[in-house]
Amino acid sequence: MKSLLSLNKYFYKYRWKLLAGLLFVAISVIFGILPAELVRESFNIVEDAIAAYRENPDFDYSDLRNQLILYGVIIIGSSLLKGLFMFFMRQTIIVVSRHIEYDMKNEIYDQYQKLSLAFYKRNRTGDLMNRISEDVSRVRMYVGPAIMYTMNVGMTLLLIIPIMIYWSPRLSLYVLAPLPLLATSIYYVSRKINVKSEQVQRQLSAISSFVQETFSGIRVLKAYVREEKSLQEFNEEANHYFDRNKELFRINALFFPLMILLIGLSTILTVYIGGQETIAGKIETGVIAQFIIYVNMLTWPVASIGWVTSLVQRAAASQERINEFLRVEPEIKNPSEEELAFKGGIHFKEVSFTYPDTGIKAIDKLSFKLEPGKSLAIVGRTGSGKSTVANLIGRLYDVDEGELLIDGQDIRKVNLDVLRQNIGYVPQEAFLFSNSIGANIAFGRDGASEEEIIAAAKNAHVHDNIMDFPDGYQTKVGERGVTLSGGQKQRVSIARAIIKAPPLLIFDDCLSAVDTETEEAILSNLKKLIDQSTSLIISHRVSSVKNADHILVLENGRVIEEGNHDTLMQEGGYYQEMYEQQLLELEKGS
Ligand SMILES: Nc1ncnc2c1ncn2[C@@H]1O[C@H](COP(=O)(O)OP(=O)(O)OP(=O)(O)O)[C@@H](O)[C@H]1O
Repeated sequence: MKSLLSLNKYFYKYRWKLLAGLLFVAISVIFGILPAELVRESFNIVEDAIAAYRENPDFDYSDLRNQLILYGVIIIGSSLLKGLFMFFMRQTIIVVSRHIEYDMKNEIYDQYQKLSLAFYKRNRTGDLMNRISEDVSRVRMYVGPAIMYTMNVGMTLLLIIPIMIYWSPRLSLYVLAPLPLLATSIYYVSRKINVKSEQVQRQLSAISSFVQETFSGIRVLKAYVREEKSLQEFNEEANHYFDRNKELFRINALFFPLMILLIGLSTILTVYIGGQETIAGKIETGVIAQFIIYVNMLTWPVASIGWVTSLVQRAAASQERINEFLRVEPEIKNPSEEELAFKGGIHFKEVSFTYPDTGIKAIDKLSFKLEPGKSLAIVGRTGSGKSTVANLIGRLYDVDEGELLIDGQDIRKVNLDVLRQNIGYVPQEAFLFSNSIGANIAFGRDGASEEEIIAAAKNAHVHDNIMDFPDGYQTKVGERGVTLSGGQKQRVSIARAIIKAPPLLIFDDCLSAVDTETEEAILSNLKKLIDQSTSLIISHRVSSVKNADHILVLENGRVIEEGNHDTLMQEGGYYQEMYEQQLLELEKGS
């Protein structure tokens, strides 16, 4: 329950609206009580009229009729007003809960954005999504319906019980006695319903994940003719879902009969005990009718105590899960807001780095220097730590040992936003957002003009491909849009980086899906940009790196060879072997 205390800041923010909600609850309850009073009065005046008729058969009914019509009009009027104030009550309290839900989602999303890459590696995407959707919805049920029903039940009990005791303490005792039983049984039934609906929900997630994976991998599925098998697996999951739902509906079916039974019990007691009291002359007949209305008014709020308790328990568990993520301190924080003239000098001094989640030592006492304006290339076998070097320069992870200096300053002291703004990074796996191609390129820099987008696309050698699409730069990519080839995606991703014209360019094996000719063309287009900036080129191909000022050959996170193309070729090591092998493949291909 303590976890819910963190919501107090929101209650404080919307305190006036909540207070207005409380006022509307009270008014609507008062308009609910008024008809009961009038019904009692009506019974009494009718009873008096019957007695008067017995004494005098010429009794004039017109007064009675007028009075009953007046009561009827007042009863209808108060019911309308009760409805109106209930509408206001929902409009304030439920709308506040939606505001709080909105604020919470923003708070969680903001926190997600601050968290580092390692956090995303540790947690599954489904879990992150659940906390911002499912868990927030459950908490909203607490800030909305639970608070509203609690106010309602509190007000109803506070206003009705004294009136009931005033009219007949004995009858009140008998009528109210079954209500705690009602609240407790509803609590147990709702708890069971919640447990079952969670199982249904979990099974639904399992089905969704299964279907999503099947659709994403549909090409592989069809190629291996696994449709039949996939259908069988789907059927199994769907059967589980069906069984879980059956169990849920069995319990759900118990809910209303249980309520009706307990209301019936209270009504029978009212009539029975009320009858005894009337015969004994202790109460008027009208009080019985009044109490029956009260019983009906009290049942739902009292039943809601049980329901609300289970809502609060669920909300507390969800809020705890949300707080768990909100409490996570980002491992990588911006240490300073200080502006700096970024030049792009990089110095690795005996740097070691182990990935925290896998324990794999990707970089081992690595040292190298990249002077501003120069180009450095890194080659090496797969898994040798090349991309990790790029990750460390972008400070997606912090180094474990040694020092990484940016323009002579420890990277952990450099303004993180400035650092990242000055890097044009093209990752190994091109990622495009579900948006137009133009917007994907412009993502690199706010306010990029159309000419700049086209110029970047031309330099990345993708302009002609884009113009071949019917909608040109407006062509949508991603789901429901066109599917770009691997090479086209890589080039759009290059255009996105170069539109920034960044002082430091990092190309992480981003030309692997284009042929050598296109690669040559892109590299010659980019020559001017590469010459102007500091650049780090990671590649498997000698053709991409041979013009770099300095080349490092990595193995197991260490440098095994270094120099420029000519010196490395003379050394006769891994680099020369790689060069010759690639030359041979090229000759074989042509
Ligand atoms: N995010 C990560 N979490 C845990 N381990 C990782 C992560 N990324 C890479 N590794 C591991 O670190 C080692 C170095 O990986 P890295 O991606 O730097 O290699 P690479 O030289 O770029 O390989 P490739 O040429 O195949 O892209 C590998 O053993 C890899 O399994």
